[in-house]
Amino acid sequence: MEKPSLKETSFAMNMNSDHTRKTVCVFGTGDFGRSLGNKMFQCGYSVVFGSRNPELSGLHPKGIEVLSYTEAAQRSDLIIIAIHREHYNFLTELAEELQGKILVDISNNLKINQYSESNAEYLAELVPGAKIVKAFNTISAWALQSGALDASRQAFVCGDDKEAKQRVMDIGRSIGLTPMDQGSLKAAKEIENYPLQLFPMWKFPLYLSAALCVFYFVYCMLREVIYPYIQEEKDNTFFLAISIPNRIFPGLALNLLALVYLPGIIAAILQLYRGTKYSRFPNWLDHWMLCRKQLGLVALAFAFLHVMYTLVIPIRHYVRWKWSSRIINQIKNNKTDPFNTTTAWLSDSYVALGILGFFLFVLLGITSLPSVSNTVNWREFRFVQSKLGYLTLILCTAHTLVFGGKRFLSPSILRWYLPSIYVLSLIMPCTVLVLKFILVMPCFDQPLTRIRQGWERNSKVSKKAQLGNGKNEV
Ligand SMILES: NC(=O)C1=CN([C@@H]2O[C@H](COP(=O)(O)OP(=O)(O)OC[C@H]3O[C@@H](n4cnc5c(N)ncnc54)[C@H](OP(=O)(O)O)[C@@H]3O)[C@@H](O)[C@H]2O)C=CC1
Ligand SMILES: [Cu+2]
Repeated sequence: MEKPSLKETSFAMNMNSDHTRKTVCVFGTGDFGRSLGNKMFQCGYSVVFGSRNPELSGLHPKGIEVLSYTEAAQRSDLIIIAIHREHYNFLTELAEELQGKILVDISNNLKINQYSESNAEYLAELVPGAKIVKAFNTISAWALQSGALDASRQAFVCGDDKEAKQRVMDIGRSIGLTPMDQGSLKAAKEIENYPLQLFPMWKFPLYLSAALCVFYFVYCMLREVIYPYIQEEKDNTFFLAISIPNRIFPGLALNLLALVYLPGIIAAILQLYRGTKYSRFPNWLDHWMLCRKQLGLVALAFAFLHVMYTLVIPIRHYVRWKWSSRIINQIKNNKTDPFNTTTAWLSDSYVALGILGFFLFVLLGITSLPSVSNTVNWREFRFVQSKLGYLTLILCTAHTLVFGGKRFLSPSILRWYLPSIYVLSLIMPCTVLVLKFILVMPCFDQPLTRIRQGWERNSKVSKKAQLGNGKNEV
């Protein structure tokens, strides 16, 4: 989050001392109007409320006046409209009092794109002579009252009149917010939609993992429960509790982790193909790139579940029964299974790869937290997220490969032509790793690095520059 610089703060303080004497008017004595009015009052502004029933709203501290809308409007040249859009129409009657004044629209809607024009633009239409500024709609009345502003200090502001916008931003600063100028009133729509979005960056990762989850579940049901039931009349339904989740979760974790690195590879291929970094990526790729962190965190959650499900394996009845029946069989047949070093190696290394992979995975998750990533510089962050990320992907893929071992290749594991779920989960990570391996080869890496530094294959300017460089080098 951006902190105002020392210069900005002292500038703001100078401006504030000018405005302390100034009166701010708030229309509407509802939750938000009251919270905002009280906050501004505490911060040294003198505040006048406009209300339909001035006598009824006696809940204000001494020093705050509640007047009729018309009277209140005459007291100040800056009016905050803390009223729902649906009730704006009475403002047309006040058009004369509101001429040339700054009207701050703080309203929100219930749905994204509920009206064709933004509330602020609607207000501008109703009161054509006023200077409209959109602000503070992303702040909640509760946060203003309780002071719990930490997560939501940013207040987006937009408007066509520069000076009016500056005044509103100064008020924002003095009540402890961080105003962010978003440009002209055309940005109001976006600002109004902002608080209505529910975890926008989490939507895609969550939908994707839900879809993959369903697919994996149906697949495992077919192979592990329905097939044995039809072919051997075996009741494997208890697999639903632990065995099947412990196949779905590692598969999801591995694939989602691979999907964190896939968009970067697609972007690199696109840049190589186009020979420039200056043409825009398609929207879906942009969006995918933006939610990589969330994708990675969902993957980490599944990896965590996989670890927990794996730890309980020794106490499962089914597993204990399998072990003891194997021993009893050996006794009955008077034959001991010889110790197999290869098997021991495979089993130990698959566990070790899993542990290391999970450890790096957790490290990746921790470094993506804002409080940690703020303490490292950009290069360090890139190093951790990219190099360490690929190492994690390699370890986790190897973990799955070693687990499958030779079994993956034997045709006997096919059931109704369906391979084991592990084989399926390996397709995506292996593809990503192979593509990455190809891209780091010098014949691709060098042009890519140049493109990322601004070189363009089809641009005359950069060709000339290149020729010039070549001569210099000679
Ligand atoms: N509550 C919050 O956390 C946030 C609210 N907002 C926005 O602030 C605005 C006000 O919200 P909030 O304070 O919660 O709403 P309330 O319903 O609590 O308050 C609305 C106020 O509008 C005034 N009003 C004027 N004309 C009418 C009318 N015809 N019918 C009803 N009320 C009228 C009333 O004040 P009076 O009786 O004095 O005339 C009323 O108290 C909304 O646009 C909302 O989107 C934005 C961000 C956060
Ligand atoms: Cu595992």
